[in-house]
Amino acid sequence: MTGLTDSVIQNQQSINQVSLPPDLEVVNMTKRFGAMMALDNVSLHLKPGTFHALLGENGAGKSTLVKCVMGFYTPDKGDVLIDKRSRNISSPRDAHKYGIGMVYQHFTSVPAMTVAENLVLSRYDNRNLINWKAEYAHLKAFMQGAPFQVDLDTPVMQLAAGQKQKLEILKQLYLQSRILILDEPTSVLTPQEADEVLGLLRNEVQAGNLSVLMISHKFREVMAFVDEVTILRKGKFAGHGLVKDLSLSDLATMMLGERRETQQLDKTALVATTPVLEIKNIHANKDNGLTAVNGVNLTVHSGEIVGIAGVSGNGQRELVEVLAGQRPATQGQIFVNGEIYTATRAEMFRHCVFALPEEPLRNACVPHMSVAENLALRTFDRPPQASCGWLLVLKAMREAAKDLVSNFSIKTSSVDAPVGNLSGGNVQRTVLARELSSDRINLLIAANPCYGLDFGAVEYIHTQIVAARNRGVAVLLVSEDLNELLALADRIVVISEGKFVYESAIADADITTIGQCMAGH
Ligand SMILES: Nc1ncnc2c1ncn2[C@@H]1O[C@H](COP(=O)(O)OP(=O)(O)OP(=O)(O)O)[C@@H](O)[C@H]1O
Repeated sequence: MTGLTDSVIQNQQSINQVSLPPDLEVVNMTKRFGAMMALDNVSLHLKPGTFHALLGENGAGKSTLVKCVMGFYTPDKGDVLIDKRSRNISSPRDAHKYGIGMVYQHFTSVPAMTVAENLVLSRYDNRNLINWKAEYAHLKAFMQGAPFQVDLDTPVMQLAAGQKQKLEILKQLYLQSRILILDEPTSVLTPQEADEVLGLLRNEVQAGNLSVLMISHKFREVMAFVDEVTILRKGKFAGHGLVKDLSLSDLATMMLGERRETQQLDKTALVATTPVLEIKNIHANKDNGLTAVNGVNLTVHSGEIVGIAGVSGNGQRELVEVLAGQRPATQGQIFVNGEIYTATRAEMFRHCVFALPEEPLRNACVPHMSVAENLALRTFDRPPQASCGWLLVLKAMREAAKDLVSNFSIKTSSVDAPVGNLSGGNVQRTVLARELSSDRINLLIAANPCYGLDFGAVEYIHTQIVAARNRGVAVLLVSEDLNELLALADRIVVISEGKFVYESAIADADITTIGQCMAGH
């Protein structure tokens, strides 16, 4: 028991009558993808009844390690020990036998099915006949006793990102997993939701019901909820320790291998600006036909960042989709540079509009196409990447991609690798590189642009957004991270139930009122 925090020792003493979750050890694990060494001889120990974080930059090997534990990947070398015995885990079903369940970075629920159907479907017992009456009663009882609730009858496609994430965690609790592996579980949650979810999981850990291994990029959450950390750097073990003994700067140094000063965001003073984006009485529906955006009006000027704050599921996703040409408005008009704008590809090109939507692998990439092809989605039909208007110049496309990969530090084995093979953070970087690299941006629409990015990348993206704004770009920044909005925006509006219910210059913004408006009061 050496090395456990005092609270963990007390925790273990107080729950020693309860059967603790299994002890999990990863020993000398190595995994290659072709020439890419994703994991190199890494070990990790998740002690029973502890909350452990796995940290590292984008592409450090965190997801690969946990996918090897889950039997999703077969490691080239190394062992998984459960209660000190080597086990053969060659599928998530095997992992489940040992009480290990995982919540992945990308949602795994079936969009067209309800929450109840998804929960039943997640089970491994594969019954041919389902007694829905009995199942439903069981599910209701489960949901009442669960740390958080999601409506059983709602189809998953109608859930906001935060609710989908809660459902992913609920699935594992429903499956009675004792070791929960979470891949960035709070990326799509508001700070309040994140604290709520992590607090509830921490209670389960303290009660001896669960051990948690969490991949995270959020130091604040690590400091507040976690007992121990293991840190990876470029596929190798880079450090381990108790959170109580480590500072933020220690964590950053272990991740990067060097000390680094944080960058300042230097916003130039706002000058006289012209309207770039004008949203007039826009209405839009959810996928189920119900109202998502209910008559919003907003103007974003050149050289200005307007932030939209809101709890996920209040219409911001649909509004961004309207602006990005992915959903029709049912009423109202949008103007860009004074001209009617319906977000066609031609209009976006003419007005230099760029968009970073939520869940970029789903909404802004073609996963089986290469990094180079994905980076060229905006430019492939124009010189120098096309000649005679239709002949693709693959060499030019690859050369442009190589520059972007280098400038935006995208970690990929080559520009020819499918973008779906990249780590989550590097998919995000790929989309950002494509959308932010043009020298003729006029309007940037960004939804949760730092989702899944490591702290260095977040700093980099924030600097890029502010630099764009300082150059005169109009920026509409939708974020569920209030701190991000307070740091970057010049003006903030709050969206609640599809309406803008608060607006203020950032200097006059009242955080308590914003919180109340976000909560629908
Ligand atoms: N299926 C795969 N095929 C090829 N390469 C892969 C595959 N999965 C991961 N990689 C590569 O292995 C490396 C480690 O990726 P991994 O997803 O484990 O990183 P990570 O630390 O989880 O990053 P992030 O914080 O961005 O999610 C990356 O360079 C990635 O491109």
